[in-house]
Amino acid sequence: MANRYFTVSWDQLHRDARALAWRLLDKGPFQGVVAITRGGLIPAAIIARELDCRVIETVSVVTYDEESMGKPQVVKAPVAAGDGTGWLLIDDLVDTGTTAKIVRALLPGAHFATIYAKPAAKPLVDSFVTEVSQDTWILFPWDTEVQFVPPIAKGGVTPA
Ligand SMILES: O=P(O)(O)OC[C@H]1O[C@H](OP(=O)(O)OP(=O)(O)O)[C@H](O)[C@@H]1O
Ligand code: HPA
Ligand SMILES: [Mg+2]
Repeated sequence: MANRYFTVSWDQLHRDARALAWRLLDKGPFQGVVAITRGGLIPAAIIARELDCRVIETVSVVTYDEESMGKPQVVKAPVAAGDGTGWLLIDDLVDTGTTAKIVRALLPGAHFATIYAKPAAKPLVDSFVTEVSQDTWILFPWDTEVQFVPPIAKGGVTPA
């Protein structure tokens, strides 16, 4: 369970995605990028632009929380990437590693990179930029909006 938040702005996301692209420069060239939808789409677009890569494939896995007892479902398999050799696989983050394990099994040859990584799944990633503790929930700009907060003296609370 998350007990803190790490808020990522569009600017920060762009900077961190570019930092990842720098790290990936000497791991390529890649014949294409596979984005893990949906969270990997925007990071993949930024990184593909920086690496001058125009071929983008997608893979989609829907995972369910423990309460629903459902099995993760691959709702869109990658078509063009073979076993992943020569391809760059991108997601926004790894957390428990459930998504990463499934996608790695589909594309064992790919170089797997994420912007953020939590400790439980760090060993599953080949490249990442920032480690975030397991109990921190990352708030991405596409999931949030800016809103008014009352002054501290009037009860405003700034999340840690
Ligand atoms: O390591 P895990 O515990 O599997 O969590 C990481 C995954 O969870 C989020 O995707 P989510 O399944 O919420 O779907 P989305 O990308 O469509 O938002 C995130 O984008 C990663 O893909
Ligand atoms: O920390 C997170 N933030 C957003 N989505 C996620 N999906 C798994 N972990 C996270
Ligand atoms: Mg995702």
